Amino acid sequence: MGDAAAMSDIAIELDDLTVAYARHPAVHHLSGTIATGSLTAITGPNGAGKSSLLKAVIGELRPSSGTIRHRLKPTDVGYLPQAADINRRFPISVLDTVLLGSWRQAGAFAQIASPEQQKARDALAVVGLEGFDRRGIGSLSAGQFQRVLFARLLLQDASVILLDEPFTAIDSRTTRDLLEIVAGWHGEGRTVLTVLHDFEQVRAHFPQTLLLAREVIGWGATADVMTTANLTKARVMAERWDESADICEPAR
Ligand SMILES: Nc1ncnc2c1ncn2[C@@H]1O[C@H](COP(=O)(O)OP(=O)(O)OP(=O)(O)O)[C@@H](O)[C@H]1O
Repeated sequence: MGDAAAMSDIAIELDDLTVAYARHPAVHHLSGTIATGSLTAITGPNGAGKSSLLKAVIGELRPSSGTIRHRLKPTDVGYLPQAADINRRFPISVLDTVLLGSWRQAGAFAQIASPEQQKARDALAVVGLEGFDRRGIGSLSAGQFQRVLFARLLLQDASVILLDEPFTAIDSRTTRDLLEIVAGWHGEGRTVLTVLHDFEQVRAHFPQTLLLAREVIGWGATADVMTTANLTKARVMAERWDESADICEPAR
């Protein structure tokens, strides 16, 4: 098999990736591959480097060392940041927020044709927000706003979707509805990577898991990775973290 064929089975390849802030490592010496069409949970303690890893994959953070290989154009990647990173005071309607999904494809100042507006309304209906088009995003509940962001991802139609803690502070009904959309993306052959804290959600809905504690603790089939021994190891490593440690301090 040639390199090109091999790469099409692999959506993203990490080779000895280290991501650091002012030389303090958030992700340390991570190597592995994300298969095309896989559905992967990224889990681990607070400060484990999960968000930093997603930010490195979308190019918002530059690796300190190592490489991230993929053949994706920016429009091939849909990204849902953590809720805390999103400013909802921006005075923009629900419909225009969803249409941002196609602005990424059309170019920021292109006119959005009415078929796109119809698609945006259809996406709002899929996430259960029919008739919310004209509401300002600042007036929505946290769960409704998360549904809007999922509608935007539906419109973006990306082949790789990265979600950072999409169900934090979201009630069980909304979580169930959004998990169904995630399962739909997986069924369509898209590659989905989701940062999650809830181990039960990881076990129930995600076939693959990357358990991270700055270094990789386990990466593979969820049942093999989410063992008591691995979870204990991740917790113990988190308790020992020295926030001022420099990169390339030997792992204990
Ligand atoms: N902008 C930043 N500047 C400096 N340090 C940062 C920055 N962002 C993250 N860090 C540090 O990098 C480490 C990893 O953070 P990151 O947010 O990637 O972890 P996480 O696994 O997503 O955590 P959580 O579960 O709490 O969201 C932490 O020690 C954090 O303090």
